[in-house]
Formats: sequence, structure tokens, C-alpha cells
Amino acid sequence: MNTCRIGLVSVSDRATQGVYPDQGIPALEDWLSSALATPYVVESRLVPDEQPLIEQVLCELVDQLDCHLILTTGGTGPARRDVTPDATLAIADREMPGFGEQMRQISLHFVPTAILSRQTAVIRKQALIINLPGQPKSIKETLEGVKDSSGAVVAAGLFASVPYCIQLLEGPYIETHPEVISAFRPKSARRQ
Ligand SMILES: Nc1ncnc2c1ncn2[C@@H]1O[C@H](COP(=O)(O)OP(=O)(O)OP(=O)(O)O)[C@@H](O)[C@H]1O
Ligand SMILES: Nc1nc2c(c(=O)[nH]1)N[C@H]1C(S)=C(S)[C@@H](COP(=O)(O)O)O[C@H]1N2
Repeated sequence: MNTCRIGLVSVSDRATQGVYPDQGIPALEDWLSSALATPYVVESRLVPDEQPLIEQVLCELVDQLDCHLILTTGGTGPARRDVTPDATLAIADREMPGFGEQMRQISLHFVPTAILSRQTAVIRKQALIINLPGQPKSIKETLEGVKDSSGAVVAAGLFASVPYCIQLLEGPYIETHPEVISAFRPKSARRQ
């Protein structure tokens, strides 16, 4: 079986300098372990907010380590050193604007400043690359989305669309725990 390879990239000047411990990679790892029901392997990188370094790490994860999915966290805002979306677009084959649109919709349920994030998603070769904001708590918020007290989905989490996207890119089959995130999959694409 083709095991899903997931690249995790935390973009933070202060975590890189040791001003605070990086919470981005642990938050990504925690969420994935709660949500994924099929096996996967992870490659993690911590980088400062430097566009050439971010581009280099993204290319290494896609081109050399053959990742199917890359999640970045941090550096999506309007500040001068926030360049993660710029690096992501610079190495992209194609943009997937729906992810950014949905992320900002989800985030408005949590913070009034959601539209300050320029986060996007792209495809490079076999890989889907998705930017998430830097606040560690925003990782679960954006990947999982919003449910009301009865469990009905108010804003679908980003990860609901990830397994089908990776399948369309001819990547491995990813199954999720439905109580965490219910992934969309058309009948024709379901595993028998
Ligand atoms: N990797 C991280 N680990 C822990 N906390 C983080 C991390 N990245 C961001 N944060 C927290 O989220 C806030 C917003 O994230 P943002 O990406 O805008 O960081 P920043 O203000 O540019 O700082 P830096 O790049 O130095 O982490 C930060 O100010 C910090 O409190
Ligand atoms: N879910 C969620 N989205 C969020 C936030 C957040 O805390 N949670 N912070 C917002 C703010 S204040 C900013 S400036 C932008 C960019 O954040 P980043 O530079 O940390 O990526 O994300 C926005 N989106």
C-alpha cells in the first residue's frame, strides 16, 4: 500500500531563534493523530520567515521526499516578514483558491481578524500544499471546522476536502475518524 507522506512546516522567526518553543509542529502532529484512521508518515521542518528558505523546504518535501500533503503554519499575515503564501505561490504548479476562501470563512467564527490571513493552497506535482495561520490553536480550528452543540457542521473543516483532492492527484487513500472530521468522497471513489 502507498503510505501517505505528510510534510509539516512551521514558519516562525521566534521559534527558530529559541525565543519560544515551537508549538506549530506539535499542534499539527496532535491533530493528525486524532483525525487520521489510515497510516501516514511525517517529515517536519522549522524555518524562519525567509521566502527563499521556505521555498527550498517546500521543494525538498515535494521533489525529494515525495510528500502527498504539506501543511504549513505561520507567516500568512500582512506583516513585512509574513511571506509563507508568497513562497507557496512561487513554487506552485496550480493554485487551489477554495482552501483559502474556506479557511477565512471558518476563522471568522473564531477571530474577527480572520481576513488578515493571506493563506492559500496550491498543487506542486503530486502534492497538495496548504497554508494555515501561525496561532497554534488555529490549526485545529481550520482543519476541523465548526460544529454546533448538536454536532451539525456549521463551517466544513479544510480537511474534509483533503482526502478526495489527494485521490484526484493519484495519491494514497486517506481515511479519517468521522467524529473528528467527515471527509467527502464520491461513491465512485470509495474503497471497496
Ligand atoms: N511556531 C510557533 N510556536 C508557538 N507560537 C507561535 C508560533 N507561531 C506563531 N505563534 C504565536 O502566534 C502568533 C501569530 O503568529 P505569526 O505567524 O503572525 O507569528 P509572528 O508574530 O510573525 O512571530 P514569529 O514568526 O516570530 O513566530 C505569534 O505572535 C505567536 O504568539
Ligand atoms: N483560526 C484563526 N485564524 C486566524 C487567526 C487565529 O487566531 N485563528 N489569526 C488571524 C490573524 S490576527 C492574522 S494577522 C492572520 C495571519 O496570521 P499568521 O501571520 O500567524 O499566519 O491570521 C488570522 N486568522
